[in-house]
Amino acid sequence: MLTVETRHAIHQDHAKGMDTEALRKHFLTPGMFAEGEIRLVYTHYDRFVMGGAVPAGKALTLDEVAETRTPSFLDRREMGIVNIGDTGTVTAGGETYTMNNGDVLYLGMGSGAVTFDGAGRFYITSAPAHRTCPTRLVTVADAAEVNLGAAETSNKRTIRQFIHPTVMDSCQLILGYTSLLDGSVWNTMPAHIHDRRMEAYLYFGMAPESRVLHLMGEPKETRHLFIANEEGALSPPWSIHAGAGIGAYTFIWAMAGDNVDYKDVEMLPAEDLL
Ligand SMILES: O=C(O)C(=O)C[C@H](O)C(=O)CO
Ligand SMILES: [Zn+2]
Repeated sequence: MLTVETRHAIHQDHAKGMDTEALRKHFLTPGMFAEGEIRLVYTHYDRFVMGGAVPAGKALTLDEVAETRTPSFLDRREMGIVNIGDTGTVTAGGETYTMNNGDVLYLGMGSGAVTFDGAGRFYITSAPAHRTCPTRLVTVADAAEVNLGAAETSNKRTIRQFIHPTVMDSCQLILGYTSLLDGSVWNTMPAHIHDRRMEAYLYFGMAPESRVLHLMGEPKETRHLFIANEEGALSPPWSIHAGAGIGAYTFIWAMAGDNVDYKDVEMLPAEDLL
């Protein structure tokens, strides 16, 4: 079963006046992972799509998605998949890839139908593409590792870059995940914005009762979302995206937009935030 929810782009002047319910309706993406289903969120931020596929031992195929009006979803798109569950397989373009927990699969434009199987919980990201880059399974060992922060500022963390220019080629999708070292709680603090690229987060690896206090909004108009395990957050180009966990968490970040330069950001010292 496939379901697709559309999210329209929101102007910052509109977001400023939103109450908790409206912020959650527009920027939180809960309920993406359901057994036996593929659930997608089609956004109007760079036409980025995020979602989940949980085959639970029964194959699920993603092919035609009415929203794109193309015969097959990947006809004019690329895709990044992260397995946040147990071992499963993804079949596309005549090849079957075994994905262990933490593995990332990049599928180039024109890969055709994508079939998910096994015990995986597959997080799906996709962005429009203009050429076919080679499909590639990227394991943790292949990822580029960046260590940032310090214990004293509670933001000591490891950023693993998978779909990233130093590792492989893609059109506009960049993706990786960030984990916190014991005792650290903050991701992406100091915060930043990048008007050229939207970003989406998926928080996972959390205890059911735990929450991440996710910060969003313009730097001088910050708002927050309390986010539970396996829920996502959409970050418009004008928004910061940062969070502090009330417990352990990891998050997958993915971006689409004008460039694939991870370092191309406007840094915001804490004293610039209101
Ligand atoms: O903890 C961090 O810092 C991040 O993971 C930053 C995100 O990857 C990001 O916002 C990239 O633009
Ligand atoms: Zn960012």
